[in-house]
Amino acid sequence: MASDLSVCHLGLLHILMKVNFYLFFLALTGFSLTGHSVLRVTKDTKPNSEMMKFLQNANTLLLVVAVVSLTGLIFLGYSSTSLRYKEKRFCLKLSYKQPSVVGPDGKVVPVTPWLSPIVWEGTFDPLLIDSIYRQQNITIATTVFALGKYTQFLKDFLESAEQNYFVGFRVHYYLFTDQPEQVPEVKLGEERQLTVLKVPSSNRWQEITLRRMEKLEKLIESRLVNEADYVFSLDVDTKFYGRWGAESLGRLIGVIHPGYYQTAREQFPYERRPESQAFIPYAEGDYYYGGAVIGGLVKDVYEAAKTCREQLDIDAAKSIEAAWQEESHLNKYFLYNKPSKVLSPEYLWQDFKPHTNEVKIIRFSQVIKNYAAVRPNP
Ligand SMILES: CC(=O)N[C@H]1[C@@H](OP(=O)(O)OP(=O)(O)OC[C@H]2O[C@@H](n3ccc(=O)[nH]c3=O)[C@H](O)[C@@H]2O)O[C@H](CO)[C@H](O)[C@@H]1O
Ligand SMILES: [Mn+2]
Repeated sequence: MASDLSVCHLGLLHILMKVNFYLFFLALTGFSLTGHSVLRVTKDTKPNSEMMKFLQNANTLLLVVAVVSLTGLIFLGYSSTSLRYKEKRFCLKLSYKQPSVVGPDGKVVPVTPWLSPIVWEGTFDPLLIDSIYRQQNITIATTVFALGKYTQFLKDFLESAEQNYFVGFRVHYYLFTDQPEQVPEVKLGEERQLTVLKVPSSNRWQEITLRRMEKLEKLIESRLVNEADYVFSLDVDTKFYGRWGAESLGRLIGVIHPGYYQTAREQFPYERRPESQAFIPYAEGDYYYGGAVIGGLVKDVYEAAKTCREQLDIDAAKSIEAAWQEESHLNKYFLYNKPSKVLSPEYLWQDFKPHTNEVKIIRFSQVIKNYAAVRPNP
């Protein structure tokens, strides 16, 4: 937004400078011509003739115009230099080439242009990385929402998590549901815990998914600050198929959406209406992040959830809902607050999507669902 403003100011300044320059040039020419005429008329006629007076007045006026436009030129020149400097500092940082996820040689890219790792199979040693974090005696809080018919996904989600997700670590699931009686009995591993939190449902799925930000924000405030080191918030209509361990830990974590990792950014389904707080212009954006995964240190996830909730509230007050609800706001947040680690689409796949060469292992995937049957509204 800052860049649009200053670019606009800079354009106006340039027009003003041009107008000033021509004015100065014309006034100076006029001044010298009238000055010359005054000298000639003085020789030929009486000093107080009408003609003489007119020429003298015009000469003085043109001098004043020339001086004013010269002062204007100096002022505008100074302003445009300082604006250009500001633009360099605050705006140009956002105009850069879209980073690629898979290189032209078909090889995966293991690092972002701001030097955050992109986690792919083969870029880390699972035993080593788990042993580093295990020494730190950390607790990983994991929030999951199962409202309405989505409780049917809980069994597979929890059972597959117990097999693959942070095995050997202290994991505390916080399960938000409107029907605690529907939560299945799942045998949890040692040092693993599940807390059920009852919340009201909604008759709009959009409201259910976007309200997760507020619930996450409040849960961090009331409990997680004291109960956990890291937190992940995950979609429930999912299953773990492979290891998901300490390689995914970091300050602020996002996942690249499996549907868009080879898409040009102008085709990302970001929110494109400037009235929304989630608005991202066509020339901006790094990756399209999936709303199904957000994680990191408790404090950093708190900032992200709080900011998204605030932006969602501003939009709601204007009766505007971003294209993909909280996912759109999360993408906006990540554009200006870059994740410190980015999970590759191995960490968010879709069961219906055929396997591709670059994704060697699928760790976590959205199961196939009948939208009409599971959601409360179309
Ligand atoms: C793969 C991926 O990135 N998915 C995102 C995508 O569509 P999805 O189609 O994956 O959204 P979704 O229907 O799975 O809803 C997201 C989550 O909200 C919860 N839920 C939703 C509806 C309901 O009736 N009950 C319920 O509990 C549940 O935890 C679910 O996993 O866009 C959504 C926002 O539009 C979310 O950002 C999802 O995370
Ligand atoms: Mn989902």
